[in-house]
Parts: sequence; C-alpha cells; structure tokens
Amino acid sequence: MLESIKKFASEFFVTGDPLIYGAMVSIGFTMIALVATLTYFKKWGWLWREWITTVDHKRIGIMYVIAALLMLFRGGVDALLMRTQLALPNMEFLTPEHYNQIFTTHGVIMILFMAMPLMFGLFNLVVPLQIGARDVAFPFLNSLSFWLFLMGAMLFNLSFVIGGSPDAGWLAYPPLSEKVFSPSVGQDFYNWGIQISGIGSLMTGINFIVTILKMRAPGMKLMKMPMFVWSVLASSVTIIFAFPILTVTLALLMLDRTFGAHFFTLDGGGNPMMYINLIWMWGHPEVYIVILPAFGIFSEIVSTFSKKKLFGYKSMVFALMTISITSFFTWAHHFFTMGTDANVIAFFAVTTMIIAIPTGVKVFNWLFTMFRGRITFQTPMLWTLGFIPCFVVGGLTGVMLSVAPADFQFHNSYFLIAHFHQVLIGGVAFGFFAGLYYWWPKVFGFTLNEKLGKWAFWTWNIGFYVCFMPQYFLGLDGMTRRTSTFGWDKGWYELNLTSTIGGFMMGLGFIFQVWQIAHSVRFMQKDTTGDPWNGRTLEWSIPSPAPEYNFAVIPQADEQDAWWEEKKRRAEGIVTVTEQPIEPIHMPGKSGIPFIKSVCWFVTGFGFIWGWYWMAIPGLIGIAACMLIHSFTYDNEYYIPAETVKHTEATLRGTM
Ligand code: HEA
Ligand code: HEM
Ligand SMILES: [Cu+2]
Repeated sequence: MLESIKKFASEFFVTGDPLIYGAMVSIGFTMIALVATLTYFKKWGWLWREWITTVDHKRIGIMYVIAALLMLFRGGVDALLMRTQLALPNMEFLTPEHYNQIFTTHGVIMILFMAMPLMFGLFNLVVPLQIGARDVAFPFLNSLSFWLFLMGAMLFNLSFVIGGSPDAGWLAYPPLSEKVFSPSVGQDFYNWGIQISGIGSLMTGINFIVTILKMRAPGMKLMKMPMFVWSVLASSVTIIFAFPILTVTLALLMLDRTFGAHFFTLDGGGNPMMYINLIWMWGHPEVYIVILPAFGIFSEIVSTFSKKKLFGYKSMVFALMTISITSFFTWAHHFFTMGTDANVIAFFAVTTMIIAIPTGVKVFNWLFTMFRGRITFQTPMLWTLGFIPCFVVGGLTGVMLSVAPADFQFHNSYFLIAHFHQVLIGGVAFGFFAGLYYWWPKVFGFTLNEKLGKWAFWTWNIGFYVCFMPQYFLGLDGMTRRTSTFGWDKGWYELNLTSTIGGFMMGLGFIFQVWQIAHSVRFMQKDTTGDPWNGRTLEWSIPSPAPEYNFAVIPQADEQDAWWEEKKRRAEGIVTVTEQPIEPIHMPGKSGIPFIKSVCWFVTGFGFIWGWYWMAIPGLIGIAACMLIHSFTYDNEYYIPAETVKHTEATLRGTM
C-alpha cells in the first residue's frame, strides 16, 4: 500500500509539464468558484432536489447535452493542439509522447463522451414526447445511466491531471496497452472510465427499446412512428448487442493488466488478435450506433422544412434496420492488413460494400422529400443540407477503403483519417447539431438567434472541407496517421498548413455557437406557440417547454405525422378528438440512489486503478448497499392533482 501511495504522490506532484500544472490550477479554481457560488446563493438544496435526484427524462436530457458540449470543447482543444503541432514541419509544440496521449484522449472523448451523450441527450429530450408518453419506461434506470456515464467520463478525464493520460490509441490495442508497454495508470483510467460509462450506455439502450415498444400513445402502430423514433430503436438494438462485447473485452484487458492474466499477450497462451476482433465487433457497430439517430434527425427536419411527408417511409425503416443488422458483419474491414485469410477478407469486403445500398436509399429518400417541397432555410435545415454532400463523399471514400487490395495502401493513412472525420463530423456532429437547433425551442422554451446560427454553420462547414479534404491527398502521398511530425523534404507542408487553418475555422464555428446561445439567452425570444417550425409530430402539440408530465391527456395518434394531420383537420373545422377530462397524473418519484451508486462506482474504479483495495472494496460494498436499499423501496411515486395540471396547462397555453 505504501508503494502505491508513493507512486501516486510521485505521479501526482512531479509531472514536470506546465500544461498539466496549468490544468490542475484552473480545475482547482473552477471547483472553488463553483462551490463558493452554490454556497453563496444557497443553491445546494436546489441542485440536489431539482437535478441530482431527478428522474425526469427532460432534465436528464439537458444534463447529457451540457456534459456533451463540455466534452466537445475538450475534444476540440485536443484536436487543435494536434493540428498546431502538424501545422509546419519539425514543430516542437508537443512531444511525441504528448501527441500520443492527445490523439488517444481526443478519439475516446469525441466518440464516447461527446457523440454518445449528445445522442442520449436527444433520445431523452425527444422520444417520450414524440411517442406521446409521460416518461421513459424505467426512469430510475435512466437516471442511473446518466450518472454512470458522467462518473465514467470524469474518471477518464481525471487521468489528465492525475497519473497521466492513456496513450495507446482510442481502441487501446494490445500488446501496446498491456502492462509491459503501458505501465502508467493512464491505461487503467481508460479501462475503468469506459467500462463504467459503457454499462450506463447499455442500460440506456434497454430503456429506450422498452419505452418505444411499450409506451406509445394509443393508435401509434410501429409503422406510424416518427422516423427519429425508428432510428432510436435501430440504434438501441445495436447498442444492446454491441456493448456487452465492449464490457467483456475491457474486463479481460483489466484482468491482464491488474491480475497478470494472459488473454491478449503472446506468452502464456493468449493472443492479441482476439482483442482486435473483439474490440471491432463493438467498435464498428459503435459508429453506426451514433450515425443512425442522426439519420432519424435529418429525416424529421427534411420533412418539416420541405412541408412534405417523408418520401419512402417504409424503405427508410427497412434501411435503418438493415444497417443495424449488417453493421455486425463487417468488423474485420478494420484489419484487412493484419494477415487475415483471403476468403475472410473477401467476405468482409462484400458485407461492407452492401451497407452502401441502404445508406444510398436514405440519401435518395431525403432528396425526393425535398423535390418540389416548399423549402425554408432555417438553421436546422442548413445543417441537414450541409450534411448530405459531406456524408456522401465520406461514405464513398468508405467504400473505397472496403476494397481490400486498395486498403493495403489506404490503411492507417490520412486517407482513413479524412474518411472517418467526414462521416463523424459531416454526419454525426452535424446531425446532432441539427437536432439540437431543431428541438431547442421545445426544450428551453425560447428560440435561438438565426443570424449567429448561420455564421456558425458556414464557418463549421467551410472549415470542415478546408481541414479534411487536403488529408485525402496527404494520405495518398504516404502520410500515416498518428505521426507527430514530419520533415520539409516530404513536401506535405502546404496541405498540412491548410488543414490546420480549416481546423481553427471549425473552432471559430464552435465559438459562434456558444455566442449564439449566450446571445439568445440574453435577448430571449420566447416560443409562445409550442410549434415554431410548423412541426408534424406530437412533441409540437404541447407547450414549450414541456410541462413536467408532458401530456395533460395522452393523445390519440392514428396517422403518421399525427400532429400535422390534426392541424389540417382543425384548419378545416373538423373536430375528431373529443375533449378528455383531466385526471390526476401518476409520476415516478425522485431518488438519490443512482447518483450515490455511481459515486461508489467512481470510488471503486479509482481504487482499482491505483491498486488500493482499501478503497475499492468499500466502493463495491456501497454499490451492493445501494442495490439492496433500492430493492426495498416500494412506493417511490406520486400523483399530480388534476387541479394542478389544469392550472399549469392554462398558464402555459396563455389562457390564464
Ligand atoms: C459515423 C461513423 C462512420 C460511418 C457512417 C462509416 C461508414 C462507412 N465506413 Fe468507416 N470508419 C469510421 C467511421 C464511420 N464509417 C471510423 C471511425 C473508422 C476508423 C477507425 C480507426 O481506425 O480508428 C472507419 C474506418 C473504415 C474502414 C477501415 C479502413 C482501414 O482501417 O484501413 C473501412 C473499410 O472498409 C470503412 C468503410 C466504411 C463504409 C463502406 C461505410 C459506409 O457505411 C458508407 C455508406 C455511404 C455511402 C456509400 C454514401 C451514400 C450512398 C450513395 C449516394 C449511394 C451510391 C453509392 C454506392 C452504391 C457505392 N470505414
Ligand atoms: C473539430 C474538428 C476536429 C479536428 C480538427 C480533428 C482532428 C484530429 C486529429 C489531428 C487527429 C489525429 C490524427 C492522427 O495523428 O492520427 C484525430 C483523430 C481522431 N479523431 Fe478527430 N478531429 C475533429 C473532430 C472529431 C470528431 C467530432 C470526432 C468524433 C465524433 C473525432 C474522432 C477522432 C478519432 C476516433 C480519432 C482517432 C484517434 C486515434 O487514432 O486513436 N474527431 N482528429
Ligand atoms: Cu468499420
């Protein structure tokens, strides 16, 4: 124990890196400022009651979005540090060791702690409202998922200030990630941070599958669901099959590192290729997990802003589900070059190419939806229009990568880097931004400034092409990924400098977005209609922001685009819905257990990372105690009286 405390002290206090000292000091000051503000304004009770113990899907959604945007900032700073290092040949801005840490944390943070929570935030904010439900199927579990995600993300980020960041790449291939080659605790922070948040993700997948299958408003058959709900279902199904693989893989790596097992070492009967297969059996579906909901968002937006029904509804559903299933049969395209049998390579090349077909179907459906539509170009639609060409090029270069013989040239080059940023930024990031812009008024009750939004869109969009298009040519010219610097003799300097300029333009785009939010909060334009975009689905039928109970009376949803059809009928003076009496509403109660249990997981993880069993074991006991206490909690629920509901409705609808 003394040894591990000495190790801790030496790694904590003697890092020698001014950047890390700087970060420590600024984190310290931020924490002090936060505690002081909460104490001064007497907000601790409010924080606990309204946010930490909440099980309301809307609040959980907001917390996910805030966490994701903070992580986007950190991942973005990482990206710009790397691009600065690569701006000119022979730069000494970052050491090679530091560069390794940064691409590792950037990759992990962007995919697992930015894209995933932004996606879960949108699931939470939108799905119950779109299907006419009052919450998700398991609100307690939902809160637990969020806190596990947050504690996992905090644990991962903590490595930056204590013990050093992981540096074995975002997927931590052994043998590099084994104890012998990565002796520092950074890799253990990686294992535990991702493990804890991954369990949260799995539970979110389960929660949304049950919510969608069981909690839809009467009349809403599966084939009448909004397309975003279908995409959430497709993504959640992918999650429940993919995430257990991640859990097992990381657990095995943890056993290797912590207890000297030999699952992935060549000595002692293990095999690193086993890890490569397992991690991609999760890793490949993972990229589709994050893109599928983006497809759903684009479908909603295209149809709303073209004022037309979505073209090819059935083929869209079919395409989403096909992609979800097929994504489990393509994983080996990530290691065509690692000595796989020719027949295996041929199989995986073909399965990969097949995915282009359902994806193409979707692209054409969006185009046909816009065809002859009365399109308006507000910000959500702009991001959607920016996405289409970007994603098509990124997808097509993916098909080039799937041509196995050619991949021997492209693999691990900047061509690959350009491919995946094009689909991840042009597809996932643009998609979630579009969703955030689209549903913002519903969530917060005010609209975002359009002008600043347009500035943000154009700087991001142009910045994207300036940053990533040159990388295809750098890749073809032999520049490999994970290179921390290069010489003048290579002739890569113009393209790299251009790319760095583009990276900073995207940074500017992010600043515009923050400015846009700040500006819109200051000069608040309240959304009094509840339906600012002339929407088509049920979430637009209720006031903005949605009341605690969502729907005073559960709606009837017999058609696709139920709210649109209802508006049409109302305009024609047809009354089909008989006024239902308002009844007391049954709601799930708050609980502090998800938070406390997640803190126990954090403590357990931290204990294992440093080999402190005196800390890990009480953590585990805490987790068990939380489970026990919760299983004896029988009546954590309450009713909102009908009078209160009537009063809230009247206030929100401005009839009082
Ligand atoms: C959201 C994320 C996302 C998405 C959607 C995709 C989509 C695709 N990806 Fe990509 N990919 C990544 C994220 C993503 N990828 C990441 C992160 C890596 C690298 C990880 C790492 O190594 O660190 C990677 C790596 C990667 C490789 C490994 C290369 C290597 O390591 O050497 C391959 C190889 O086949 C590949 C292929 C594809 C294909 C075929 C698609 C297809 O789904 C694309 C389908 C879309 C289209 C084709 C466009 C629209 C279609 C039409 C307009 C119809 C007409 C077209 C045809 C019929 C061809 N990807
Ligand atoms: C803001 C714009 C961004 C810029 C400028 C940027 C830049 C970079 C750079 C320079 C690298 C390292 C390349 C290398 O040396 O191999 C990298 C890697 C990576 N990026 Fe980004 N990035 C951006 C956004 C994103 C986003 C939004 C995501 C995901 C949603 C993402 C996911 C990744 C991944 C997975 C890696 C690979 C990490 C690894 O090799 O282990 N990036 N990025
Ligand atoms: Cu893949």
